[in-house]
Amino acid sequence: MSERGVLLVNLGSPASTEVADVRRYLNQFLMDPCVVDLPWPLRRLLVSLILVRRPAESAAAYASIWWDEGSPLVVISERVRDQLRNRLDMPVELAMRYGEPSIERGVLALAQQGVGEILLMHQYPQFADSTVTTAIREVERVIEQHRLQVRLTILPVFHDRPDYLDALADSSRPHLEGGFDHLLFSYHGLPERHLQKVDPTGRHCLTPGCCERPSPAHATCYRAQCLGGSRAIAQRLGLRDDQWSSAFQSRLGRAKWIEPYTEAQLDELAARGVKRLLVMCPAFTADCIETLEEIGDRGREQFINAGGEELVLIPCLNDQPQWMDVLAGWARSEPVRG
Ligand SMILES: C=CC1=C(C)c2cc3[nH]c(cc4nc(cc5[nH]c(cc1n2)c(C)c5CCC(=O)O)C(CCC(=O)O)=C4C)c(C)c3C=C
Ligand SMILES: [Fe+2]
Ligand SMILES: [Fe+2]
Repeated sequence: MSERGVLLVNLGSPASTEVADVRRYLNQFLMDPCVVDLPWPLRRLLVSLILVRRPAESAAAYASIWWDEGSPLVVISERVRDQLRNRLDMPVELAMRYGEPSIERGVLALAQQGVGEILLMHQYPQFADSTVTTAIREVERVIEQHRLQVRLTILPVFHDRPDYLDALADSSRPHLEGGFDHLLFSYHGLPERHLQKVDPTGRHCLTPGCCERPSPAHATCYRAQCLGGSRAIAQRLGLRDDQWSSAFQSRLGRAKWIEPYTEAQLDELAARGVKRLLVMCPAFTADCIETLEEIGDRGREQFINAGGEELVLIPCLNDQPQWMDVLAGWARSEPVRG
């Protein structure tokens, strides 16, 4: 029996595009204190307000990108799990932080296969409490609740691992060869408050130029990790500084989120005369509603209405063989911790 088992974790999707299922999913997601980080009564109030209109709007958006087999994020993640099973001589289970298959189900399935160590292979390149910390907490909760005798090793965030950056650069090269005016790196956004909360230096990590300078704060600075990733990929692609930029999408609510916002950047690039725009979303390893609908549909329409001619969405790494080899290599060689 294998000592190590892999728990592949991503965010998760609603069970279907029915409004009731989307409401259940959004409630589970947004009531997570790592996501909406307010005291319970305020969080309950705010999320209840969001749940008045958002489920119907999101259900329509999900319906526009849903596949026959289900949610793209979940279907792609199942393909990744199957590819890893083919490559690895150890158990591999898939789990979603919200919705199904749950983390509880995945951890128990690994325990039943007799593994002594679980490698939590979350699929988040950059650190955020709302993604990485909450997944770790849920795995720890399940291990404790069921008194499982397993060690937990956590894959560190991989925004700067050369093999991840190479896979992204290699997968985008064919799109660049078709000709382009600009490459936009669009990352999922985050409330600025979330950056300040996890800054170990206790200072505001948003002073001008901060994220371009080395700092101990950047071990947990989502913004620095995103901006550093863009630069590393642009260097691999041999781009000049005026040929690429970074922005942050998917803002929710009224709080200030990390800027610049992708929506504003799309208008600005069109106004600057960019006609053929490539967009890459390196915070997502699998295509999902945020890439396919927000960028591929709404973003494209916005860019063209603003005067652009073409927006090409570069697919995420998904289950591309080069990326599958990288993940399998990490599963074999990641040192045991914990
Ligand atoms: C890539 C990392 C992600 C971070 C950081 C993140 C933070 C974050 N997200 C919300 C709110 C929503 N996100 C939604 C979808 C969604 N988010 C991520 C990833 C990150 N989120 C993914 C992969 C997805 C796609 C899920 C899918 O089924 O395809 C949604 C749901 C969709 C919608 O209604 O728009 C919400 C809501 C917050 C508030 C937040 C940080 C505080
Ligand atoms: Fe999100
Ligand atoms: Fe910073």
